[in-house]
Amino acid sequence: MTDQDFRHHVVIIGAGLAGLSAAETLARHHAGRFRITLLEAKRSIGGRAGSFTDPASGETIDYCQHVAMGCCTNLIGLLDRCGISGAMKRYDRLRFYHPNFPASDFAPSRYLPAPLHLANTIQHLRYLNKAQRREVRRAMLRLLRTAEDRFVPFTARRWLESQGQSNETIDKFWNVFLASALGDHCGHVSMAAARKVFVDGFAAARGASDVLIPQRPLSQLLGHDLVSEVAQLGVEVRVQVAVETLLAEPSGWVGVKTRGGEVIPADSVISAIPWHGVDRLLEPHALRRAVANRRPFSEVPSSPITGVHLWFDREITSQSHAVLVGGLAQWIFRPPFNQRLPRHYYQVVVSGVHPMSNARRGEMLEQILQELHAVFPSAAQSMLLHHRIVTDPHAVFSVRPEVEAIRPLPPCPALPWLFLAGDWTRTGWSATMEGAVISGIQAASCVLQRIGLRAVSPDPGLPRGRLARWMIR
Ligand SMILES: Cc1cc2nc3c(=O)[nH]c(=O)nc-3n(C[C@H](O)[C@H](O)[C@H](O)COP(=O)(O)OP(=O)(O)OC[C@H]3O[C@@H](n4cnc5c(N)ncnc54)[C@H](O)[C@@H]3O)c2cc1C
Repeated sequence: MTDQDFRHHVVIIGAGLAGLSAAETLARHHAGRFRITLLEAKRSIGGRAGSFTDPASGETIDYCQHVAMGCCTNLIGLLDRCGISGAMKRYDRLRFYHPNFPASDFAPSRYLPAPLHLANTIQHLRYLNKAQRREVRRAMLRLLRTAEDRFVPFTARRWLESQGQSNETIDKFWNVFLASALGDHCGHVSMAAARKVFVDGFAAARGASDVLIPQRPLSQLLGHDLVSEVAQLGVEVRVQVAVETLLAEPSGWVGVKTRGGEVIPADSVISAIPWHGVDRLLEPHALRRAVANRRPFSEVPSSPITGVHLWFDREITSQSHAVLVGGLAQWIFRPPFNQRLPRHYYQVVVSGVHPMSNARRGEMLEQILQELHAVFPSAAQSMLLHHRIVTDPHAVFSVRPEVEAIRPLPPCPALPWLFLAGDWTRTGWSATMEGAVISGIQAASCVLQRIGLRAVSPDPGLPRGRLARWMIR
């Protein structure tokens, strides 16, 4: 017998941020007690937060720009512990462009206590008129003063309409923040999720709304640096090993079977794959019966996000990132690591819109170019050298009001050896890197408790000052 035989073997399926976070939590806290195997179906690590090699340019491009916020304390903590948080650059202001108005800067005060630090920000959004700014302030105050459970049945649009917000104010203000933070539109997303964006992401603490942008491709940051650190902690990482099914015998033996036919025994299994794949893993009848009373996870609706990758012959803006208002394009980014002069690379992000057909993609490109011409004068003189449109139809789950009831929270009482992780499980967050990291910590914590070790908890977030605690219900 080897030492290994005495360790609790945890098989983690899926090496996105959730799987990496679960592996890191177990290995860092109790390396000696666990043998940890992380299985990834693809050749690369990082899941949806990944990159591809553009065949025309040979450059490593992120499928879609990923942005974190100052309130993402669990993601920042994970990157910190792994010595790579320096690869995220922090910005404390955001620039908004609307085709018909001068640019506006959203810059919360660094001195006033939260939530007063936001007091002047709305006033500086020049594309809103006075009446619209008043509307926004009124609803924002109501939002802060209303407890989260009061929002549960409402979509964001319905609640905002009930607060007297006009369609224009919803589209020009609320939807601008919500579509990019939640990956879907006001008419779909729940008001509870919307409240979290504005409370935790802006109002609750200074620095919460800081924007953190990776300075290296995600395939290096997560797919190399983060996973190397996790491997250093003793985790066995195997790529191109797709798990086909979970196995459980009446004797109590459990394991997983890969698509290649390999059977890997386990003491505990953490599934860290997305919602649309989990039902397939539970295929064996006994497992399905064990969780028969639940609604299929595949019922959780997805929302698409499109990255429009553009290479111009000249600089169209020197901004590293900006928010675009009043059109189809929602954000523009200029990643520093993709600038191979004389070509200038930009990425435009569009959430919640599916360009189904090639014709629709052509229209999307045309419209986005027109919008860029309208806000960046030098874009009109530029020539588009190359482009690529990448849509992930399952980019995020859509945080509709009915979805919260389907999102599972580990442990799963029916199967004491199986723990579900992934951004889509019940983390209190929408589909974000932060949610994925929290889910990994939650699942790892359940494994710790299963063998009698002390649970670990996700970081509770930025501390709220006295005024924020008093003003925010
Ligand atoms: C276009 C786009 C833009 C986004 N923008 C942002 C953003 O700006 N900020 C932000 O915070 N979040 C953003 N997100 C969301 C963020 O990427 C996800 O919330 C997060 O990466 C999810 O991590 P995860 O580990 O839960 O799932 P995933 O990243 O999906 O990881 C699951 C892993 O499991 C693997 N897998 C699946 N099935 C199997 C199997 N049978 N066997 C073995 N392995 C399997 C997959 O290959 C994958 O690697 C964006 C997502 C997309 C797609």
